Amino acid sequence: MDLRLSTHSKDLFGTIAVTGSKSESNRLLILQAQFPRIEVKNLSNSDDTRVLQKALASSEDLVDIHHAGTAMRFLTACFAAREGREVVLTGSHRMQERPIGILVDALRNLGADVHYEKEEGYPPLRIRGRKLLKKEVKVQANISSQYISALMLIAPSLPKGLEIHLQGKVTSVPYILMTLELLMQCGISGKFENNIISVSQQFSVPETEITVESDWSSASYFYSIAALSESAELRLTSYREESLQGDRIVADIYQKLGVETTFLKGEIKLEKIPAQLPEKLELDLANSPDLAQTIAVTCFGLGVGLKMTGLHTLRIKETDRLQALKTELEKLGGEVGISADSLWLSASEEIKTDVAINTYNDHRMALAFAPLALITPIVIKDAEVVSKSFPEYWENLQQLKFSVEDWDKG
Ligand SMILES: O=C(O)C1=C[C@@H](OP(=O)(O)O)[C@@H](O)[C@H](O)C1
Ligand SMILES: C=C(OP(=O)(O)O)C(=O)O
Repeated sequence: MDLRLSTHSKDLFGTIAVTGSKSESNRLLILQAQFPRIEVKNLSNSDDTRVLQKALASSEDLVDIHHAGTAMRFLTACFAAREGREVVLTGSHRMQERPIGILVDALRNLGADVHYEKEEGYPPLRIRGRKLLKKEVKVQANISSQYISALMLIAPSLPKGLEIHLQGKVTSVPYILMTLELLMQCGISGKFENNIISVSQQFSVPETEITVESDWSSASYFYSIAALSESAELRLTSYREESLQGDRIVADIYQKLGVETTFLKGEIKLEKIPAQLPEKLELDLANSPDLAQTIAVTCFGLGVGLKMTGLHTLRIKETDRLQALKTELEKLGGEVGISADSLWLSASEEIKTDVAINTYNDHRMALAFAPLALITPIVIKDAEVVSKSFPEYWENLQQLKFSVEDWDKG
């Protein structure tokens, strides 16, 4: 499904109920599978959460988690520690190109039986669950924090708990802290000090009800919309000032791009404010890589130059996001440079109209480029990809009076 988006008014008002954080939800589902006394409210309705929920309930020999990176990594650890179960864990074509060797090596060092069904270092995996008796493991921490969260999440069920020694520069740190904090909220003790994470073994947890906060990565698209509008007052529900999600930093970043955030009871208010925009924004996004596409598109739309660093993880996500951003922004008339871990963008002068944006099976390409419809009509190819994290996005845009039409001319 290709969609053509346009807008008649640049004055935007409305209240949007954004679904629960998929990162928090997927962690809590893994913990709940070990400790059924955990109750979860405001669970994400994203594909990535649904697919994980289904996989945890399945007794099939083959489990397919499609595009869901966290599900792939978290389940690899879960199945490796589930004694007596043999399963082949696979995913989409792209998932079979996303590396998992660091996690598999760590699990094997703990005693796990995991084999590559196709290419060494990549899914699909054949996992024969076993008791993992060792207590200490070293993990390279500069490629994906999901490997580390996966180990932390099974740690309370291991006979001796787990001590994870992180090697190298740690990336996407807030996601590790989120895992630790959720473990602690469930009554499991753990700490992260001097690059060593320790999680204690735990037989049971007290009855615990946790309400997932709404997704800040999804909120970022409304920040972009507010920044590109002429006037906006948007309310997004179920957010907190003290968030577990590193992408909450979007509120501080967009302050510089003319969007003010007010934390109200259980919701946030985003307002477009008169602001002197910077000529160029410089950001290190190693702690919030999922914001990179949103910010690149907003800056492009506003004519603000941009240099983003810390983007080394982007090449192994749903697509090579650096290359995808460069290709699509250039189609719109942007001047973009990329390296292994950075992207820079010159201040744009003109934006081409009715350009069809390819989304490369990456929800964040569709989600991030859509707000440009406030500047000029734009076509989003394969728009259904948004369901990976944010199924209601197109309805939400219609609520904000975007025109969203099927476009089968291309
Ligand atoms: O643990 C998580 O929930 C996530 C961690 C991040 O991945 P990396 O640690 O691979 O950067 C992030 O990009 C992803 O969307 C979700
Ligand atoms: C990178 C992402 O997800 P995952 O790695 O879980 O597929 C994302 O949602 O942007």
